[in-house]
Amino acid sequence: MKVLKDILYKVPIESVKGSTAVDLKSIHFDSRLVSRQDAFVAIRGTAADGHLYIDAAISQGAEVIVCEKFPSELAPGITYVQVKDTREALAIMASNYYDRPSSNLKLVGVTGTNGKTTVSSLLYQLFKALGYKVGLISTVTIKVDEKEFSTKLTTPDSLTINAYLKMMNEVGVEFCFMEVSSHGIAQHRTLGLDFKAGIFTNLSQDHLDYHNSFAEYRDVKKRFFDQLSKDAFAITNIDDKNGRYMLQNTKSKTYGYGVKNLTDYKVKILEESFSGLKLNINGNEVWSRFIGDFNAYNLLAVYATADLLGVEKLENLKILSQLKPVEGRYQHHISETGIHVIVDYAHTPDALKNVLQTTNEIRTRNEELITVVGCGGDRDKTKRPLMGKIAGNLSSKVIFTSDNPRTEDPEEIIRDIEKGVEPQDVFKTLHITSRKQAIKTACSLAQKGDIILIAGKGHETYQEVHGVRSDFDDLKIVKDLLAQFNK
Ligand SMILES: CC(=O)N[C@H]1[C@@H](OP(=O)(O)OP(=O)(O)OC[C@H]2O[C@@H](n3ccc(=O)[nH]c3=O)[C@H](O)[C@@H]2O)O[C@H](CO)[C@@H](O)[C@@H]1O[C@H](C)C(=O)N[C@@H](C)C(=O)N[C@H](CCC(=O)O)C(=O)O
Ligand SMILES: Nc1ncnc2c1ncn2[C@@H]1O[C@H](COP(=O)(O)OP(=O)(O)OP(=O)(O)O)[C@@H](O)[C@H]1O
Ligand SMILES: N[C@H](CCC[C@H](N)C(=O)O)C(=O)O
Ligand SMILES: [Mg+2]
Repeated sequence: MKVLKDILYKVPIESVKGSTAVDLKSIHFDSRLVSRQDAFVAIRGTAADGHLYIDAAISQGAEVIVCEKFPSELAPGITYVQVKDTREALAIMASNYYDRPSSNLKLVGVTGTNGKTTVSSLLYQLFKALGYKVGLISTVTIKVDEKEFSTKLTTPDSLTINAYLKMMNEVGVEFCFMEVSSHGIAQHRTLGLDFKAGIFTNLSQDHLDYHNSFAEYRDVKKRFFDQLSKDAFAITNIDDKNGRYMLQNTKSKTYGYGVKNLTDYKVKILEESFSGLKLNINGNEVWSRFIGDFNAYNLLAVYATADLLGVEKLENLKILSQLKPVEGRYQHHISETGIHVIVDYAHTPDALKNVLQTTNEIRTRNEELITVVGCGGDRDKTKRPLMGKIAGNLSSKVIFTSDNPRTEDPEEIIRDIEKGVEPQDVFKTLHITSRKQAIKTACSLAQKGDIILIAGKGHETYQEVHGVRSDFDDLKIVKDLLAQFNK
């Protein structure tokens, strides 16, 4: 039980009707979850307006309503709190309700278009290897030290984040690494969290269905750094066009990392192959099992963050060389007969380009590079033709297929992708709507030494059609098919 007055500490309140001395069991922003003695926070969302569910919440037992506009009729015995922004209020209330758990551990946020899961998961691995208790909030999984929880969003809502941070406090977690998505920042899911550090990976096109323009998307990401305190540090990819811009107004201490420009943390790629990368980081050579230039940036961001968190340099490099790739991120498999398979989560034009370029650099002979790719439904449509063009340019064969069509017609999505394919590449492309059939075709086309890249779904183990998720695991399916074909 918590008293409403304490939960409202530091929430900018416009007006209150009723008493704030009431005891509360819990807080909810979904009326369907409310029960007796709870507070309901009404949120104006993208699909619905929580204000329309205030009565429903009260009939479920809500005793406190936090809203932006009072309903025309107020129910007796209920406390109404009016605030300017209920998402902001929810974040502050969530932190208060769970006793400000972010200030009891070192919380590090990772933002950027690509690389967030990779960097945060590797930092989790590194600090675990050092013997600490560690937390992780990522697209793939949430970990409270060794205990694992499933997740649907990259950055959960503020109540969920604070609930997990509280669990981390209870088991003595010292460091927590979390992904901070642009939706998360825009919807104040991370507001009020006491970040010790912020990492910027890179910025390229994504989510233009949600943000009105690239500039707006960029500025939402920047807001995360603007909100860091002067006791925190921020580290940025100095080679990215927007790297310096991100830190322009932060109060935190700032550092840079990069390959091309002189800065605090520098990496040189000495060798790369399917077995890994040989790097020189700030003058020291290190081998890693990671593939791809983009992973040199990810590893450097990990090294720099660990260094700034006080990890001894040689120990840092030693563990860096032992880190294991993250599920569905350039996951490499080689079949009995020597066909290479890469399952990767590239779902943006930039990620797809990086992955294909890297794979082309590693290709030593005249092997074919067969790409299977699609684009998600109900997401940024403008990235579709861009991904079509890139896949056509950089592969020997491409099979366009479905990737979580959600409420859209999968044929229509594939046609949008195909619009971007350049005339000289059209002959390389096939259009196979069933993802399983597309992977099967790639397997039947592939010969010894060829590379099949299956992009877009990475770790996902489902295909989402009209709100229903059916089992679908790219890696499992491709392995089974190759075995069936004796390949
Ligand atoms: C566009 C978006 O971000 N939507 C997320 C958001 O929904 P929303 O706040 O807009 O809510 P809404 O559905 O419009 O409903 C408004 C309010 O009415 C309430 N309601 C609704 C019905 C009812 O009967 N009673 C009731 O109280 C809802 O609980 C909500 O509070 O908040 C919800 C609760 O936290 C999320 O589940 C939902 O994620 C949807 C499923 C989603 O797909 N989100 C994706 C796009 C997303 O957030 N992705 C990012 C980025 C990933 C990346 O960078 O790769 C992520 O961080 O995962
Ligand atoms: N530093 C990087 N620069 C560019 N592309 C990258 C980088 N790191 C990873 N990628 C590519 O982006 C894909 C997604 O990587 P990752 O899951 O780490 O990113 P993310 O930012 O967490 O994505 P999401 O926004 O979906 O959570 C990878 O599978 C790879 O293709
Ligand atoms: N977190 C990203 C992932 C997209 C992955 C792709 N498989 C898709 O479903 O579009 C999003 O929600 O936009
Ligand atoms: Mg992620």
